[in-house]
Amino acid sequence: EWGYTKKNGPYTWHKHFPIARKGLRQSPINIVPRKAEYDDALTGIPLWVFYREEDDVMLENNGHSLECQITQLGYLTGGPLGNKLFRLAQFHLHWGADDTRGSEHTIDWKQFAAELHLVHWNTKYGSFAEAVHKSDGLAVLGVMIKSGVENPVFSVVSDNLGGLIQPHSEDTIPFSLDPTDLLPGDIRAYWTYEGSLTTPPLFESVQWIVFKEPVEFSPSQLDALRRLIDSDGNQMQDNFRPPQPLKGRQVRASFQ
Ligand SMILES: O=S(=O)(O)/C=C/c1cc(Br)ccc1O
Ligand SMILES: [Zn+2]
Repeated sequence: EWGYTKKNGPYTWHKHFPIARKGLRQSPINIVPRKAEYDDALTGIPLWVFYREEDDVMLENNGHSLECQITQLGYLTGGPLGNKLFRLAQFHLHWGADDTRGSEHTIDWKQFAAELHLVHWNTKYGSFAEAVHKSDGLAVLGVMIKSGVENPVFSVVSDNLGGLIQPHSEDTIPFSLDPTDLLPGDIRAYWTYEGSLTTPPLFESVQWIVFKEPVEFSPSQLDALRRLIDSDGNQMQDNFRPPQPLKGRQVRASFQ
């Protein structure tokens, strides 16, 4: 089973998933703001997020991340997606053993303490499973997380991880959460590029949209994530893939 240790981590994934090294659009990447190309077409069609509040939050420790399965109908469109309609399937996170690392995307090589991924699939394919390996199948919103004040919305999750410590455990917590409230205040400023899933099977099916504005989690909220156990029986931390070669791709910016 793949993971993030020396034995089964990102530098070994190519053995079972050759696309890890052979792929032309692998993620994450290092984003260089001054080399990103401002594209006024992106500002022409604002990014539209239409999420609904999840009444009960369905959480899963899937062995390599903490995932929240979305049951409500939530949609994303606009920006680099044009008039294509994408449906929110789940969100999950990647984080470090300490605040100096944890994000997957880096900005001028700066790593944040964690990164939130909101995973959407193109509704023209009818289901996530059909969309996951199509070149225009997925859109993932990436939110950088830095250590700071408590995030009151995420505390619904971080305060209720008692039943999720063991790998492959699930728990529905009797609280509501609107995924919109996990996004940064300004979602007009982002970088976007064509990439892949950052975990095996590493399908090259993702339009990445990485917001410029980070959000904050408190040290204790980050520590709550680090207490989860992964499928190798270790503390779940440093569950991030390092940046991958750009291979000629152009990163576009929605702002100047
Ligand atoms: O946002 S990523 O970490 O690239 C998504 C990975 C991912 C892979 C599979 Br397979 C299913 C759901 C997922 O969210
Ligand atoms: Zn992810």
